Amino acid sequence: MTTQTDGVYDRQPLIAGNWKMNLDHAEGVALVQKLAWTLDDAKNFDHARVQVAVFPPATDLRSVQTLVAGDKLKLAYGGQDLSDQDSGAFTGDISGAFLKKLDCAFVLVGHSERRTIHGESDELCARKVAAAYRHGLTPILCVGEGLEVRQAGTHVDYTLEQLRGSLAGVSAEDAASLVVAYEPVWAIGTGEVAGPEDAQEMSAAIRAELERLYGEETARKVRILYGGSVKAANAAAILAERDVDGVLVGGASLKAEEFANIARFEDHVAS
Ligand SMILES: O=C[C@H](O)COP(=O)(O)O
Repeated sequence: MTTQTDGVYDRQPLIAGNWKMNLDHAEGVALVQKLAWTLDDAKNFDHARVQVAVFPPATDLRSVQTLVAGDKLKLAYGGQDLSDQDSGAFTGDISGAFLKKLDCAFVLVGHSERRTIHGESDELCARKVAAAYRHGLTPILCVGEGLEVRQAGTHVDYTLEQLRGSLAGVSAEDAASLVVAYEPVWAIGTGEVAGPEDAQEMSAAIRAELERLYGEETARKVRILYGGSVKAANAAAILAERDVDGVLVGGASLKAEEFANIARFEDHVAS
């Protein structure tokens, strides 16, 4: 992670919690309340320094919006997926326009569970990224290799190809606000965590590819997250890597204390 004091690098760390298909709207409101209290109680936690966002199921978003707006919480939130279409006969899909209306700041695109379970291709992800920008949402584009690819040693090529395919048609202007999440599929929900050096290797490769596509200035602005079995115990070491600007947390984001401790990773570095 780079720091604001570097002068050149000023990417704000992003701690993102993807709840996946867990927690109904009542449970979701309780978790957001507890998360906000826990971070408020941590006297030295600065929301302006570290951005914290949650990604509840779509059915929770209205309740989360009401709570965040009503209590003026400094937490961001977003959708776990969006349609590549804006409206019409697309049963079950969710328009980016609807997410924007709920004041979502972000939307996940191409999470590995969407890619594997729902067969989402890079082409579809590129259309979803475009839809996110069309509706003023910041896409968090997820990329990452499975175990066989990792074992074959082709993980960098594989992941960069996903990146290029999922960004087809995206302008440099839009790309500057992009967030990329590197999630090695073999480390998701398995307890297997990529080492900080693995996270750095891929994050640096992603940034270099973004520089090739969009130029250095744009590439420097893109936040790159690591996801895969992140917990409070391993977050600080991963976030200490130069090109890792945040984490995308699954299971550990369902516990307010644990997720708050991940958000407070800088305290763990200091202690
Ligand atoms: O979106 C989150 C990732 O899939 C990581 O999930 P996990 O932290 O449960 O391994």
